[in-house]
Amino acid sequence: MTYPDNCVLVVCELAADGGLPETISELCGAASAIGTPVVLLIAPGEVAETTTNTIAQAGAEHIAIVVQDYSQLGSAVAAVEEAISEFSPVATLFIADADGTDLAGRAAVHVQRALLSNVTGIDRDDEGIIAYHSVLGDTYDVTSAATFNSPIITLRRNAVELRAKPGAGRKTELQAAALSHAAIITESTALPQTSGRPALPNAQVVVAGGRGFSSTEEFQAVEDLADALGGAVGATRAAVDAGYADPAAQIGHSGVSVQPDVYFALALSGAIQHVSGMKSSKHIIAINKDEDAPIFDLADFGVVGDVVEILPKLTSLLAQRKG
Ligand SMILES: Cc1cc2nc3c(=O)[nH]c(=O)nc-3n(C[C@H](O)[C@H](O)[C@H](O)COP(=O)(O)OP(=O)(O)OC[C@H]3O[C@@H](n4cnc5c(N)ncnc54)[C@H](O)[C@@H]3O)c2cc1C
Repeated sequence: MTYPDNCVLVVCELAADGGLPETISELCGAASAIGTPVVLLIAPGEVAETTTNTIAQAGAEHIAIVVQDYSQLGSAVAAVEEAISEFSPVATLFIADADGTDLAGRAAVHVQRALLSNVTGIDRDDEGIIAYHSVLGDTYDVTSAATFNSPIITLRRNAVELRAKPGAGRKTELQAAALSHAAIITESTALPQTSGRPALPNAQVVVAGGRGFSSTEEFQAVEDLADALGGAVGATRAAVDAGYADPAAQIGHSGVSVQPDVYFALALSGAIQHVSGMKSSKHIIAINKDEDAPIFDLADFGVVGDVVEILPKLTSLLAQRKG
């Protein structure tokens, strides 16, 4: 089969249960800015028609399916190597979450390509692909490019709004030999689902609490408000360090980035390392007892007051409205 000259390889690994990551649309959208999206679909077994249809809708012109034995660590690296050799892409994109970053790093070493990490946008100029980064707590914007070969790029989640037009989704099967030195997983246990709340990175409503809560019991008011709004719970690093919230709830420089429709910033000051992970929220509502707290510079709606008094009333009013 012949492929376009400007393929952009989007790497998408299905979950062990066959689930498709939600990030496929943003990856294909970013790819469409610089070329033709081609999805490398790494799957643990047979791929459902609905899955490939969704990927085509997201913009994939071609879908290269590699069925892998997920118990072999590193087997996905071989799949990426095979797809790069098949499509000669102008760039290879991964999402910059824990798994994508891990696989991208390994693949970059294996195929000897430059790695441009945690980018917020990609473009091309006369000389090739360029990537944009926002670094040091989003204080500086930086542009990077690879001086040799096509780059491997990890894309920051929620950073690219562009979406691709639906693609033809032509399917190809690829065979990738397992790496000879791959370790084998002999046993694994899935973590139990502990919450019915939406996943933090894609939640439309995020209710985040900070160190201003003085105990886990007080922080429960954050969880109650999140549940009343069908939102996700977030936290500052200080709140996580205090044991109020799970480390996975940390938002900011060393946590996750979110971009919800509504972000509640509760008893948190608005430190730059926190703000870097939430400043793109569409509407920010802050409650803080210090009227000079920096978070008010960012907030669309601010209340100067004590969260311990305000939150139970707010949650109960919302419950009454829902009836
Ligand atoms: C390398 C590095 C990486 C970091 N990464 C992150 C990160 O990813 N995410 C992150 O969040 N932080 C991060 N930090 C930490 C960051 O610098 C701040 O220390 C942290 O965000 C502060 O959290 P906070 O706003 O909850 O606490 P504070 O700054 O202590 O603010 C507490 C706020 O609560 C208010 N308050 C107190 N009581 C009440 C009340 N009863 N009602 C209403 N308001 C009240 C106070 O007025 C104050 O504004 C990082 C720091 C470093 C150095």
